[in-house]
Amino acid sequence: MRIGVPKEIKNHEYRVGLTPESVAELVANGHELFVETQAGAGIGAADDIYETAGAKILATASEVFETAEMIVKVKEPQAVERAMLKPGQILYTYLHLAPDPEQTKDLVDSGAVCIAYETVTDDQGGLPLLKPMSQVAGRMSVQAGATALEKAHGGRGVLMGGVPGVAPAKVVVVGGGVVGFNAAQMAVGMHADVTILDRNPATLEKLSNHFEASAKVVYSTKAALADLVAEADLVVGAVLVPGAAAPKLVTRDMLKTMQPGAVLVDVAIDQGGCFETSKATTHADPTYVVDEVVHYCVANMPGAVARTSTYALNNATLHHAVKIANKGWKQALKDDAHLKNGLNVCEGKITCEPVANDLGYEYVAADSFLN
Ligand SMILES: NC(=O)C1=CN([C@@H]2O[C@H](COP(=O)(O)OP(=O)(O)OC[C@H]3O[C@@H](n4cnc5c(N)ncnc54)[C@H](O)[C@@H]3O)[C@@H](O)[C@H]2O)C=CC1
Ligand SMILES: CC(=O)C(=O)O
Ligand SMILES: [Mg+2]
Repeated sequence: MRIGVPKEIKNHEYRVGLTPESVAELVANGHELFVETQAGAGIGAADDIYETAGAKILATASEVFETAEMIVKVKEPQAVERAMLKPGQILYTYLHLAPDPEQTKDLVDSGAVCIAYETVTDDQGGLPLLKPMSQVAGRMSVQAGATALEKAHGGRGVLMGGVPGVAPAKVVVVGGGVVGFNAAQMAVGMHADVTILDRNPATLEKLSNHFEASAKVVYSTKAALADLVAEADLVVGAVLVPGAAAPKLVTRDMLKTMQPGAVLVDVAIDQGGCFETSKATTHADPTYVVDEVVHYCVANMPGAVARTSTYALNNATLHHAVKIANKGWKQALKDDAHLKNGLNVCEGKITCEPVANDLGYEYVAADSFLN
């Protein structure tokens, strides 16, 4: 199969879809690799390293899209990239369609076969292709929050761990999955006063057993959240309903009860955000203020630590890329129900039920394309 890797073009996005090592693995499986010039610059992988791995370097993204049968990316295709997709072409990347009607319409119109990393599942009920970036973003959320709490960044001037004789910051983590767990780990490590909310009893038990007395674990109700948010210095938004737009758990009314200079970090912004006042921001201009509360809502947080993130992402995505390339997408999806769950858009139809429901499209099961 001819496989293409364009350079990422989202704001301050330095990750790349395939590392040189992943390129070499696909080449060893008999495939042809086409990489846009400078695609790996953000992880320190120059064109000659990709050439040594067996790739051909192309000068422009349009040549990559024109040549490849499968495009491997990191972030959702931007409008200029969507315009280059072709009917039947495979797109393998994060999509986050539910909060993004424009992207969804363009992908439907393209006729491409779009497999979203974030809805591929595993036997444990997890999302293994989202997990590595959630680990990164969860850990980063506390760094970002700690920085935003500094006065010079608009915050209320609170140090995460306090000092002997002065109380630490109160950190509230909403959602105790991968992002929430990693955020809590970092906040506990900084000696903050940490509370995690979730509504899945098994998750609450796991968190409670893991953190013991170092973090409080609370069942998530509107009332519990309202009480905790009013007292918080930092709130991390980390909920997910897979495939669907995030529920708006922290309302504008709750925001008004918060302390001036408190900080919200909405990691769930890629699914639309779980705070009513969230809107996506960029690494170039990551924060804004509503009702004296600082909001950090960067939708591609792991892009800032591109080396760590690209290798962690490839560890999870490569084996499916190899299967798709070796077998073709239909056979690969037939053979693997978890990969099949990644199919979001196929030849003009929406094949992810939460996306269809949230955006008012007809839902067509992936199976109907696999005969
Ligand atoms: N902004 C960024 O750069 C990045 C964003 N993300 C996003 O972070 C979000 C979280 O991802 P993961 O932690 O991997 O998901 P996850 O599925 O591991 O965890 C989500 C948790 O939210 C909980 N939850 C759902 N509804 C809830 C409610 N009403 N109250 C409390 N908890 C609730 C679930 O029980 C689950 O434990 C996703 O939207 C993901 O796409 C992930 C990586 C990077
Ligand atoms: C998951 C996601 O949105 C990211 O890694 O940028
Ligand atoms: Mg206020």
